[in-house]
Amino acid sequence: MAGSWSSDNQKFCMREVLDTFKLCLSPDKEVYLEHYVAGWRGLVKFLNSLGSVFTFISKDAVSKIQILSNFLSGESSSQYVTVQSMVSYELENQLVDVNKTGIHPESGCRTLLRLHRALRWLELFLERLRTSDKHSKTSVMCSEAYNESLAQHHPWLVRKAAGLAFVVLPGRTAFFEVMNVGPPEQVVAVLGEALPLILEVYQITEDLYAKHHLLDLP
Ligand SMILES: CCCCCCCC/C=C\CCCCCCCC(=O)N[C@@H](COP(=O)(O)O)[C@H](O)/C=C/CCCCCCCCCCCCC
Repeated sequence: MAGSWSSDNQKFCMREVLDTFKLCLSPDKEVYLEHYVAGWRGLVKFLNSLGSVFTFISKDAVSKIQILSNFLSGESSSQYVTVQSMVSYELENQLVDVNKTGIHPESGCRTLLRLHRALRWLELFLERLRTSDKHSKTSVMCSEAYNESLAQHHPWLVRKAAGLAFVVLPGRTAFFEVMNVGPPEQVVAVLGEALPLILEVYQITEDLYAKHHLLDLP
């Protein structure tokens, strides 16, 4: 994800990461896997900059990003240009564990599903950040967003560890500074622009997965 750290001052810039999600949609509303993965790569860099408490989360995200990157550069890369082409290719070639027998534990479809669920968390969290005021706590916003989304797919131990990590999130002011977007009004404006696109990418993927009965892949 070149560009999420500005070359001038080596500071992370969230605007560039969010812009990557804008590149995800093709004119006919397919989701480009390359940009989707690049967006997550940028977010993981941001997560890493928050400290080692978040390492267990970023490691999991990185392993999923790596699986998808391998497909993007592998011998069947032409089948992995969009999420739509990936789903068709993997289903047509029985590469997805639709019968929950434990085969194909690292298909593109199941790997992307994990990031797709996390995208819902991101959307809920960013919407809370956008509408927050200076007294709002990032830890509360993050944990509310998590409980409404990802938590429903995680076992007790992961939920507990995530809850402990949220407590050490920086306060809203420091959080906005790390985002490096500018003053709070500008953060709100950038989020207001990015969120509808993230929502659209999420909804297109959700509809595609629902249509093919892929939302519960083990
Ligand atoms: C403008 C501000 C932006 C905020 C930037 C946020 C940066 C977040 C970057 C990455 C988010 C991490 C994405 C996590 C993907 C989790 C996928 C998942 O559900 N994995 C579980 C299931 O995988 P399988 O076992 O089925 O392969 C796995 O068990 C998870 C393990 C790790 C725990 C995941 C907790 C996720 C918490 C949500 C992220 C909180 C980040 C807070 C930072 C603000």
